[in-house]
Amino acid sequence: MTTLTGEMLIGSSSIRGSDAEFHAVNPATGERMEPAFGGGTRAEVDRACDLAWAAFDAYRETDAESRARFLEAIAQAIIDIGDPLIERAMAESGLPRARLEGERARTAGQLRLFAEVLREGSWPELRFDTPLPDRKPLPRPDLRQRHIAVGPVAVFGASNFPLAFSVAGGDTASALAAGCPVVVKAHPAHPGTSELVGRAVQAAATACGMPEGVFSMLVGTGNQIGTDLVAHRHIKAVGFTGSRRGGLALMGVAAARPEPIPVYAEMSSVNPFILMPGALARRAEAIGKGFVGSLTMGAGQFCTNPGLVLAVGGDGLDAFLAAAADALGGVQPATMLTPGIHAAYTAGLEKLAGNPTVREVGRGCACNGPNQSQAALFVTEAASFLSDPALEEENFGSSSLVVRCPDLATLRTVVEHIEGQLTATIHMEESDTGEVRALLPVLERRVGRILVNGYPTGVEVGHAMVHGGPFPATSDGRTTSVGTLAIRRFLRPVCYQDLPQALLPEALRDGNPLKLWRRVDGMLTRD
Ligand SMILES: NC(=O)c1ccc[n+]([C@@H]2O[C@H](COP(=O)([O-])OP(=O)(O)OC[C@H]3O[C@@H](n4cnc5c(N)ncnc54)[C@H](O)[C@@H]3O)[C@@H](O)[C@H]2O)c1
Ligand SMILES: O=CCCC(=O)C(=O)O
Repeated sequence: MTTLTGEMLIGSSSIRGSDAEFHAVNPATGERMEPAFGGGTRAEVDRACDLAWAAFDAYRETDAESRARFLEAIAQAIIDIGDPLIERAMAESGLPRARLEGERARTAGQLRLFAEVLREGSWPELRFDTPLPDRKPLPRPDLRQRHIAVGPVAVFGASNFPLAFSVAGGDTASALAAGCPVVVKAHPAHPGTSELVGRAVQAAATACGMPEGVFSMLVGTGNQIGTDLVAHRHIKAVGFTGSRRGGLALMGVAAARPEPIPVYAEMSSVNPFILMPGALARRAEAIGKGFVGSLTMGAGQFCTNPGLVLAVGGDGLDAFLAAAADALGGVQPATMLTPGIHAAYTAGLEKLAGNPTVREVGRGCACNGPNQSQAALFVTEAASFLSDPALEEENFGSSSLVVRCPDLATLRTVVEHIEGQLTATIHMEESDTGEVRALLPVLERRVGRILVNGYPTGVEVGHAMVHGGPFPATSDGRTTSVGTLAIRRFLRPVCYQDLPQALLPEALRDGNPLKLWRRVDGMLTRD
């Protein structure tokens, strides 16, 4: 088992930072955990980024099989850490064992999925316009295009998924798959978990013969180290999951650089949960119970948490509310990830409860320990919601607000009114089809994923998934941070015009020596 040292991982070296020391805190007990971690300074940021840049050309030209094996080696090395990883992550996050064991499997699965993407071979999106030397009035040149890695990527680990969205999470997996070296800024809430996973990545890089600098992990509290990382000239893109404030701040840093770069930030979402009349008439109680399960999953600390419910008032909505209140009554308090997240949730709850236009529907069992959250459900009228921006704010945790609408036209108005979201869920029956068809174009403009008769928490890691959405859900609504399309964020097209064969990348040479998918004069072929 790896003994934690509190060091940063800079290329193949372990280096103790000379900035302020910090410890992980067990949110369930308030206990300070060993060891102390030495915060990184600008010097370590420079070292990690310089190594990443030095590794970049060699790493991006590694063949697909070598990179696939590297990703698979990372996955296996994480699994091989064994129970010490789960135990440390439990202590640092307050999340239960079953959740973290599932998240470890998801993390390994993401890495292995990108290995499959590399081997399948269509990810460089190769395109050819064959030359037309006799075309009049001008001949067409020989044009060939491939996508190449953008350069070293900075990844910010997320607090709420200490494995699947952290040091070796989806941002790291997709960046490494693209051919980009990665410099991770570990989340200060789970530094031990981060060191264990970081050392697994570091060991895999060495075992697979990857160039030093392909991976580094920095640690530190405060904002300076992350700011320095995003501002570094060798960093060419950023992956971030966290607060809107943090994401916007880093977007500002990136935009102010002499060479601005993209920040792919997943920041906030209340994930509207829309109850159509037909669904309420047939299964209001069942939806109410299922909704509470989704609302309270992971102490509500999912970015896909259904924080907003929209429905037309009536017996059906009343039955949903009664069933949800009843289900809430059995929900035990849950430990939140950090004292800061707990304080923000508690303040948000008090703000909602204190709003004169809001009525409480029900609450979970009362808290009985540090950093615990009590689930809660509130209701307000559509007119109040539309006139009070405070009611649109995400309260990160297990609380939700039901907006009661007088009619479906008002429900559509509310959907038009809300900001960009990660998801929208519609519960409907066949009798609701016409009204839902009218809603779809509005939802398409507002969200990254539309669900019918399901629950938004629980993102499937696959080829068709979109875990993204229009601003402010994310910084760029054209992308996803989960699923194989995530690799696109870290690739850019290059066109090669009239190059001699000997100078062309192997993937673009005549005869398709790598047998990759190609689009030749508009037609897909593998010949
Ligand atoms: N969208 C999501 O999925 C999601 C996930 C976790 C937390 N959150 C939200 O974020 C709040 C705080 O939780 P958190 O600590 O995970 O998120 P955070 O944004 O505070 O921190 C995330 C990471 O970014 C760094 N960071 C944040 N602001 C920065 C800045 N201005 N400059 C440089 N680095 C910066 C932090 O050090 C950390 O490593 C939560 O209460 C919740 O509202 C959202
Ligand atoms: O918290 C952000 C990601 C949510 C997720 O991955 C899930 O709902 O499974």
